[in-house]
Amino acid sequence: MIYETQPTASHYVDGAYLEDTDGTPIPVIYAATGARIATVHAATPAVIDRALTAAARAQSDWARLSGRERGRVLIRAAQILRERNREMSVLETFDTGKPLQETLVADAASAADALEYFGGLAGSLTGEHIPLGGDWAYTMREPLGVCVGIGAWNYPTQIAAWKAAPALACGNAMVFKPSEVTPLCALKLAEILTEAGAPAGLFNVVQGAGEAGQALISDPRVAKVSLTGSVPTGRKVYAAAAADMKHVTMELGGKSPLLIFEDADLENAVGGAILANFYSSGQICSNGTRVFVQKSVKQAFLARLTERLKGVVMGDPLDEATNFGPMVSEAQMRIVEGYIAKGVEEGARLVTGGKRAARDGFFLAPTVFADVTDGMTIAREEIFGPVMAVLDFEDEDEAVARANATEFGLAAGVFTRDISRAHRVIGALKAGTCFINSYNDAPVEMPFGGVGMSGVGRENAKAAIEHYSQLKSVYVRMGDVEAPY
Ligand SMILES: NC(=O)c1ccc[n+]([C@@H]2O[C@H](COP(=O)([O-])OP(=O)(O)OC[C@H]3O[C@@H](n4cnc5c(N)ncnc54)[C@H](O)[C@@H]3O)[C@@H](O)[C@H]2O)c1
Ligand SMILES: O=CCc1c[nH]cn1
Repeated sequence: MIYETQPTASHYVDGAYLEDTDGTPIPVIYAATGARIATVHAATPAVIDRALTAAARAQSDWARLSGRERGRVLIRAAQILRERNREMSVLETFDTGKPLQETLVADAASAADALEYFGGLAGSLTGEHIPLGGDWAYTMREPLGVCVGIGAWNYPTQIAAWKAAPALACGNAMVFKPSEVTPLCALKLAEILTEAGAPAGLFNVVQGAGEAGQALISDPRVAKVSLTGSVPTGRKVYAAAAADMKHVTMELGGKSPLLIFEDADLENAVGGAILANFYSSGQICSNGTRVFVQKSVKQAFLARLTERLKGVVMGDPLDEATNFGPMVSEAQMRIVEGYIAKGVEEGARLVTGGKRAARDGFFLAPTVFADVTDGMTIAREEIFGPVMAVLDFEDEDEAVARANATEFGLAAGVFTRDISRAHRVIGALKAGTCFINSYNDAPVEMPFGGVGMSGVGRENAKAAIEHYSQLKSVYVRMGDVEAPY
């Protein structure tokens, strides 16, 4: 037991914890030490069946409530999450290794924001009245049914809530499968939803890797799948869902550009580049990992960046003075080390970092490469670790063209004092989520998602409602029916 509020079993099904030790054991490793802190079991077919049966039953009753009644439960869950922010944050730190300094503000807090936001919206979900000159039509916004959420490991609480909150607000039920790397936090969210008044079966959590995910997606009781994960997984999940014409949301990876012009406020630009590459030790999908810096300010940018990186405090993630944690797993650390080696091999200049820290756990120093060129592996592939690639450019058109030369399109950012240029550049960049003189802000009121290979659909904001509901159109004739015979 790592913490007194640690979940008490592997799964949460039909309003209660559930164990089935026939499932393959999955070790839960604390990234800061490498120690095993818990073991969960992958869901057996019996567990998956129980979860889907419970969800289908709960959904039909839940959909009959008014939106305001549903919203009240979500808002109560948001309040409980906020009251328990510290214990949820500690659990998130154990699950991911992210520093408590971060988890206290970015994880359960964002989950609470989502539950509160969609709880507030639930009562206002309506259709429209369409006058047709005598006859008329109306639309009704209906839930999809049972939705499946599949999560990545970087933000386990936030990802579960960003999917559950709009799904439940619209009258759906959910079966959520966390990443096998971070199985703990979603279980606590399920517990809190029950405490807040969600009926048994409305939000279920089952563990497992890809096999469990595929079993959920291919079940005929499932109407929609929302995945947060990598592009290769997205292809498989999208294909499986398409076979039965299921709705999808795909929140996938990226290799996002951050453009820094010579007229930018340098201090803010350096701060933005730090947030775009090193927060959560670089394990954020929307990170601006291709940092295009205008040649005239490149030296000043690199000098100030190197200076500010001296402020990194790597250490025990539970110590609130620590601001830089480990990679989530040994496997992820090895992947990132492989990319660092590739960067050196392909001729990028290592400015700082590039090494493991001399301590237990999966710590890698924040790493900056300069003189990176577009063809290098570290400029093309998502690394998902603390590795910044700095590329230089001469002018705006060149920077935009090179920024867009990628199959991804999750996010993009620009730092400039020229307001016209800021909007012109953002208008030309192919990305779903953009930032001007900022980076990586993710308020729940703003739609979040990507274009191209980075995804389909949007999370958060009113936009998410479109992805968790469908319209029924009803034509109403006010007079007699005229038929030709
Ligand atoms: N766009 C976003 O909002 C967003 C947010 C966070 C992370 N990500 C992306 O997630 C990736 C990192 O997370 P990861 O390593 O956990 O990703 P991953 O693709 O390896 O796994 C994601 C989830 O999919 C499951 N899965 C794997 N194979 C599956 C299959 N065949 N069928 C069904 N489910 C399957 C995994 O068990 C896990 O729960 C990065 O690419 C990152 O950019 C995207
Ligand atoms: O990791 C992707 C989602 C996200 C972006 N910012 C915070 N969370």
